[in-house]
Amino acid sequence: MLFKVEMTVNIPLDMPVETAAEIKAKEKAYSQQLQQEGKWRHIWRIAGLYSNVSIFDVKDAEELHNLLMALPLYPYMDINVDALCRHPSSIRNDDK
Ligand SMILES: O=C(O)C[C@H]1C=CC(=O)O1
Repeated sequence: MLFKVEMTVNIPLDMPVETAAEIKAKEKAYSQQLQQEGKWRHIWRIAGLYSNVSIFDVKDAEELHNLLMALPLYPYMDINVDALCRHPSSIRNDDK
């Protein structure tokens, strides 16, 4: 199943810079691992915001839930999820 996920990061202003850098490094490694596995299919920065729009390709909503809950930045994120289905005009075979 494909899901569109929007994540907005709100790191507390009083978090030490080193702690934030450590969490961001863990987040990057986790994200890139999931991208290598094909579960995190796309990630785009939303211009001007500390937000991304991503496409996940997972078995079901429960798998997505577990992946999102394990994000190192999860405690500092607002997340919105939309389930996607194939558009009848799509020419891409992997849009499902
Ligand atoms: O920067 C972000 O948008 C938040 C998060 C998502 C992937 C990653 O490496 O960081």
